[in-house]
This record gives sequence, structure tokens and C-alpha cells, in this order.
Amino acid sequence: MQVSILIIGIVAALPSGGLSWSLFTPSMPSSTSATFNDRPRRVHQKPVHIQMKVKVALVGLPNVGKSTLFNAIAQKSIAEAKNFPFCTIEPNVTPVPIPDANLLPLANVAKSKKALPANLFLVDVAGLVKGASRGEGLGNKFLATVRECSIIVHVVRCYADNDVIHVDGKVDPVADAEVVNLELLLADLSHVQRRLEKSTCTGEEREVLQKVEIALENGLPAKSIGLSSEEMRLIKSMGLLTLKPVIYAFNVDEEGAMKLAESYMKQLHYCDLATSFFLVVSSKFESELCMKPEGERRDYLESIGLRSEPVLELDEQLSFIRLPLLVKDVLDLALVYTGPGVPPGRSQTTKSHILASPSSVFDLAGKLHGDIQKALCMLKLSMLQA
Ligand SMILES: Nc1ncnc2c1ncn2[C@@H]1O[C@H](COP(=O)(O)OP(=O)(O)OP(=O)(O)O)[C@@H](O)[C@H]1O
Ligand SMILES: [Mg+2]
Repeated sequence: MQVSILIIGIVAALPSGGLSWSLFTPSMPSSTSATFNDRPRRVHQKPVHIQMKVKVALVGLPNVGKSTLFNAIAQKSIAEAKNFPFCTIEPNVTPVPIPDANLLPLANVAKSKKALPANLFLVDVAGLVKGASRGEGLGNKFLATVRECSIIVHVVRCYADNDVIHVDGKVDPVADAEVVNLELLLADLSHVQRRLEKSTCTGEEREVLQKVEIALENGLPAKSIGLSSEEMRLIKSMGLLTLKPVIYAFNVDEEGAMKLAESYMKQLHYCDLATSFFLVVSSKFESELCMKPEGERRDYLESIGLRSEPVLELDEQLSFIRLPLLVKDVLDLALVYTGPGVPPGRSQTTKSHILASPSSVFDLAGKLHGDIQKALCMLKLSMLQA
């Protein structure tokens, strides 16, 4: 066993209040080990892929503020956000760091020159209209992009500005959200039915899809029928839209009304309040704010009455911090860390990486260094037998 391997499991209490398992693994000399991206491959050893690419889709009617929110979270003006429907045609994609209070202290312990946070990938797609599931608007192309994402952020227009065009002529957050939810449901129904028509769809997969089809025909999202993890695995490649977790982002005027958002959530059909999530954002305000230099931004926030709270810094109240943390919590993601190389100077970076939550640090460590886990299990067994 390599004596230079060091695995420290820590339980990290995060600012969002959740607990996450984390691992810090200073890597070994390049001949035997490296980072997750660059793992050593002994002959006959299978590469270990434990990193996850997590894509977050921004979905909603046209002109509701998806691209504006995208820019606010990216902290840059990347996506074109203009006052006309279907301003976005080709999807915009940007990495978004997951705020992580543990990363810098770990990088300091490891004496790293750089600390790189793990990223989510935010995907801003074309607006969805009535009939999208039948190919209206940008229909299938749009939906195919969302199928590849792990979670949906459903942007709902709540701001009243009469100068901004609304595709249905009036602002009605609940009705708008229902249009989008119905289109997602209908798209899943035809996707499932197309698959069921195929002769290759047999056995357990067919049974699960038939269950899903019945739910969808009754207007219920696939996630409402409580599929087991084995059933989920069987139909995972379908990328069903109504199986994905949803965060509603209620896009409000600058005054932003939390109470209003809560009432919208309650009025939504099939929206299980225990498993649905929401954020109240003001995309326009935040996208303008993020273009200001940090000092100016603080002054401005304070000038409009926002203050750091005992638990929240000023920036932590903005969606570029809140949304990635909420996604992390909703998807139950864990962060793992790779540290600098040995000898010092080989790698200068401490990085965090996303991992679907492991059942324990021990399992997680086993994914990285299976040989050590095996040896520890054998040691434990022989101690029990002694
Ligand atoms: N909270 C808000 N208050 C007022 N205006 C807003 C707000 N959020 C966005 N807007 C405005 O709404 C218009 C449309 O925004 P944006 O282009 O981001 O929408 P979109 O959902 O991406 O549209 P599309 O689907 O057509 O790409 C822009 O003029 C933007 O400034
Ligand atoms: Mg757009």
C-alpha cells in the first residue's frame, strides 16, 4: 500500500444549512496517482469516473426573463436578453461555480496556489409556447436539450412592466406556469408512447413505461407515482422531463414579494409543496447589479436598504449564490476535493468536484482508492474474527 496516500473524510456544515460528505485527497506522484481527471491507469484497470456533469435548464414562456437570469447568475453579459419573444434560439451554456465555504480553508491547509470550485452548467434555452410538445415554436429541439439536464429551473414572469411583451397578452404567473407544465407533460407522453411502440421496448422497461403512461394520461407528472430507484434506472435514458426536480424562479419587480410567490406555489396544479422549491428573484435588477464592480455593488445594495444578516452576507442574498446552493441541496450533491501533488510543486491547485451523494465517506473513499477500502474491509473482518 502506498504510504503517501492520505484520505481525510470530513463532514462539512454548509452555509445552506445542509450537511455534505466531503473528501480531501492530496494526490500521489504522477506515476501512481493524480486527480480525478487524470487518474493513473494500470494495465487492465478500468478508469474510474466519479465526477458528475450537472446541467441546469432554465425553462419558461418566451420573454419571461430566462436569459436575464442566466446573465445574473453567470455574473456576465453572455446571453442576449431583449424585449421580444424568441430572442434566444440556440441554447446558451455557462459554468457556474458552487459556492463552497470549505474550499479556501482546505486550499490553505494544502498550501495550494489556486482553489477551483466545482461548476454546475447553466443552460438557457428558447422560450416554450403552447403546442411545443407538438413542435410549435422551437419544439423538439428545445425539449431535447432539457432532457439532458438534471434539474429544471422554471422561470415565471411576475413583474408587471407593460413595455415588456407577454406572449399571451397579460401577466398571470399561475396560468403561465401551467402552460409550461402541461407542455412538459405532453412531451413526455408522446416520448413514452413512441418508445412503447418499439419492439425493442420489452420486459421491465415496458412495465415501468406503461405505469408512467397512465400517470401522464391522467395529467400527473412521472415523479408523482413514486418509482423505485430500480425503476428509475430502467428508464433513465429517456430523460423524462416530468421526472426532473423543479425549482420555480418567480421573477419579480425590484420589490420582490415572497408572500405572493408562496401563494403562486399553492395554486399550481400537481405541485407537491414538500418536493417543489422556489426562489424569488429580480432578474433585471440582479443582472444590472452584477455588472458593477464589487465595492460599488455593496454600496448600492446598502443604499437600497439591503444589509448583511447574521447568517447571510450581502452577496449570499443574490441568485448567483442562492441558486447553485439550492440546486446542490435539491439534487443532494456532495463535493469531493483533490489536493496538490506530492512532491510539492507538481500540482498547485485544490479543486472541488461534484459527486452524487454517497451513502458514506467510506463508500466515497472506496471509489477513489478501492484497494485501500478492500484492505480495510479485510482488516475489519479479521479483527471481528479474532
Ligand atoms: N424582473 C424584471 N423586471 C422587468 N423587466 C424584466 C425583468 N426580467 C426580465 N425583464 C425584461 O424582459 C425582457 C425579456 O427578457 P429575456 O430576454 O431575459 O427573456 P427570455 O425569457 O430569455 O426570452 P426568450 O425566451 O425570448 O429568449 C427583457 O427586456 C428584460 O430586460
Ligand atoms: Mg432568452
